[in-house]
Amino acid sequence: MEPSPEPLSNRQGIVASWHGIRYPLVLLGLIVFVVRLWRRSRIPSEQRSSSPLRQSPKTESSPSSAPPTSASTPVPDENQASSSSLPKSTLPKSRSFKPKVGPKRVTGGKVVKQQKDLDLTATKFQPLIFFSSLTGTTEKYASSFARTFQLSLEDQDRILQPLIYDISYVDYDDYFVSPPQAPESPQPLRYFYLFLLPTYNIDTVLNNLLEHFQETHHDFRVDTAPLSGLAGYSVFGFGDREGWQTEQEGFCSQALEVDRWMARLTSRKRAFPVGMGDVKSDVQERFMEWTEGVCSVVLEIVRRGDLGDGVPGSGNALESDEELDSMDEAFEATDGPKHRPNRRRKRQVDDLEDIKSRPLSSSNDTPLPIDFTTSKTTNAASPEPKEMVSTSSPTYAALTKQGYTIIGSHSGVKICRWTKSALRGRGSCYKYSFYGIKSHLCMETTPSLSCSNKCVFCWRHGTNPVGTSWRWKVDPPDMIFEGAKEAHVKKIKMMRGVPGVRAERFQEAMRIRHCALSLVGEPIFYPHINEFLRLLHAERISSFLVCNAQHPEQLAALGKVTQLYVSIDASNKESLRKVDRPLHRDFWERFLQCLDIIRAKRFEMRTVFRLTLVKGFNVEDEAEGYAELVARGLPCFVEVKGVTYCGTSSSAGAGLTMQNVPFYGEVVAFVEALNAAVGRKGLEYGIAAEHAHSCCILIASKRFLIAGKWHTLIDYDRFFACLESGEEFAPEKYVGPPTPEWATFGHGGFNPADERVHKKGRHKGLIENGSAGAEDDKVQ
Ligand SMILES: Cc1cc2nc3c(=O)[nH]c(=O)nc-3n(C[C@H](O)[C@H](O)[C@H](O)COP(=O)(O)O)c2cc1C
Ligand code: SF4
Repeated sequence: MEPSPEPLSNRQGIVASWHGIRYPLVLLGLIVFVVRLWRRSRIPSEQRSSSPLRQSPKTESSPSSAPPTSASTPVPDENQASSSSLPKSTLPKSRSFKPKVGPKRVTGGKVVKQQKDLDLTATKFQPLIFFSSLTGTTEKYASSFARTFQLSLEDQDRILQPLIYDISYVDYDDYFVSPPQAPESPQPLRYFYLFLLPTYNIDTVLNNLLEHFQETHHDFRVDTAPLSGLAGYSVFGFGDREGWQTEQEGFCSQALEVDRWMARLTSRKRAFPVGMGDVKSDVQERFMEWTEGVCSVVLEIVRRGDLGDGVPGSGNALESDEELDSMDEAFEATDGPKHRPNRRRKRQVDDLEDIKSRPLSSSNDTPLPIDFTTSKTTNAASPEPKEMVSTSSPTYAALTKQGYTIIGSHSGVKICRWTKSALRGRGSCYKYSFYGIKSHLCMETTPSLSCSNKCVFCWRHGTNPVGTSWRWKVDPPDMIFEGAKEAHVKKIKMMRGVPGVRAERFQEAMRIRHCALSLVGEPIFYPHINEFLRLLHAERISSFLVCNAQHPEQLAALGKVTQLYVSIDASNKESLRKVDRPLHRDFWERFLQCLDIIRAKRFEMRTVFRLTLVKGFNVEDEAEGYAELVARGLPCFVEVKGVTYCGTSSSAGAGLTMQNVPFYGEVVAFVEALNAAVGRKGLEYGIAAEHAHSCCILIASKRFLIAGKWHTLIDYDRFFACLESGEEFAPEKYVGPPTPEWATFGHGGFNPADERVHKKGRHKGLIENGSAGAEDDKVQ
């Protein structure tokens, strides 16, 4: 239906009224517009930027809309609150914003791909220092840090002058939703974030920042790792131990939280472990260490263009032991073979006798020991000796997959789980409780991956070569030594991104202080073992050497070591055959000869019997037999340890199960029986120390019971001083202070200064057996 035409008089009335009011209306609109503009110009820009808009800034010259405090900013008066002391010019300028079309998606992850294609030698690096401070302490450190940083790296033209930002004035959207947009330049620019943060259990700006991290991470429009384009980050926390003694109680808790969130948001770009300092005691020392570490890492990043060997930290905001496992995987990935071993090829070098004698129960996947003595591939006509473990061999592939780094052709290094644990402040191995070895300073290595036994409990997974005599190419000792140190330090560096790694321990770990020559294989098999020991000692690295009591000639010729072990895996011939499965026919005679040599050496160096208890193999009714052996060898110490069950090892093929792992109570009962049996022989021994966590107990000769106190610790400096004097000296010369009370028998052996971590769920069986974490160096 057509609309009825409006009456003319009506339309004329409306037009006439419009003409009457149009000028006042336009004038009113103009007045409102001008008033709004005027009011807007009077509102401080930081208030305006609190709008919830998510938008990456677009700036011409600075990465930020909040101009930074320069490195040369004068340090404010201590009594002034930092925020009020900052000059007005540090306030951010107003941001221009464009209307958004649809939901915004910040694609921080993609930046990395673009960055990867960049010319790394041309890339410049911009360090950004973020701090917050209520009473000024952190601000002072931030300023001095910027100066130190700049001075240390001023010859590096690719590292720009650091910029300092007070977090209170920073627009989070500019820095913490995606990396700042770099200014247009032919040279690409990457940012490196450094956070200096106090912790407050009251509401501060850090609560907002942490909330922002959480929101960004959970914002479905934003990539889960939007800051992955950063070159790296690191955090230092300031706290007060007087009020908040441990991290659980809140010491530096906000710095730790920022560190964890940054790990997530950057997809594991932690370049250096979080540092923490107590403002009332060690803050200067801790801060200096951290600064040094950060400077060296930044240099490395500039040199390489990326974080390099550092295994990126876990993005998990919650601490968990899975992180360690993922570290293990990372090690394997780095050191592991480029390709998987060819199965057909593996069969060619497997020992035929082993295949025949393999128990039916063993799975087809269980790797077999490789016996070079009977290998059909040995070429008798070849004048050149073969390599023990060539890079193309299945043995190489198997060992590297397990995390070993192979040095040359017959040596190996692996970082043990206790070293990782100690780096995270979670306790060292039993050797700390008994002998004062800090696990994060300890390198575990062997110059001979080959061994002459196939012990049922060996955790080498049956993959290392075995043989009765050395028939391979020999690598020079200095090459092994340098290679081992390099590989060890590289593995330590890979820990720098792991959550919980303590900055000060990480730094300390760069200097190796101890060497456990007890990985797989038989170290005294190596023809130049004495020269290798000399190299260790020349750098004041202590030597704990474990041998399998099968090589009396080499044992007799062995030079001085800090502590010499022989593995005593059984008390009689039959039991030894069953447990060690030795290759030598005269294994028992060799074993007894070695005990006599140990007896002769007991006044030259500290000697130790290492007993590994395997229920059903070498425990029951054997205490008397072991006491006989103690009487023969008269060792300084007897270490008794419950076997560690490593499910996938060849030990499974030997019928070993969790049932063979003794409970700690059973180890205690055995040790008490052995101690009593030794006493009945009129020998002066006693139970000195324990480390229940590793299921390990120490019996000691009363030579080390001084003034009624056990003295099992070692004075390492004294050891080296004696050695360097060139004079003969006995173990009594390098006895350390008394064994700490917490380590003595009956007190558990866990260092109260370390953090105790109880694993949940996994490995429950091992914990119940008291053997959790008992993975340790070779137990032959
Ligand atoms: C009210 C208050 C609460 C604090 N809470 C903690 C805390 O929970 N954990 C901690 O380690 N330190 C805490 N501290 C100590 C501060 O982190 C420490 O003094 C720091 O150096 C302060 O840095 P600032 O001077 O830069 O603000 C607190 C201090 C105050 C005054
Ligand atoms: S378990 Fe062995 S290698 Fe590991 S820290 Fe202790 S002594 Fe060193």
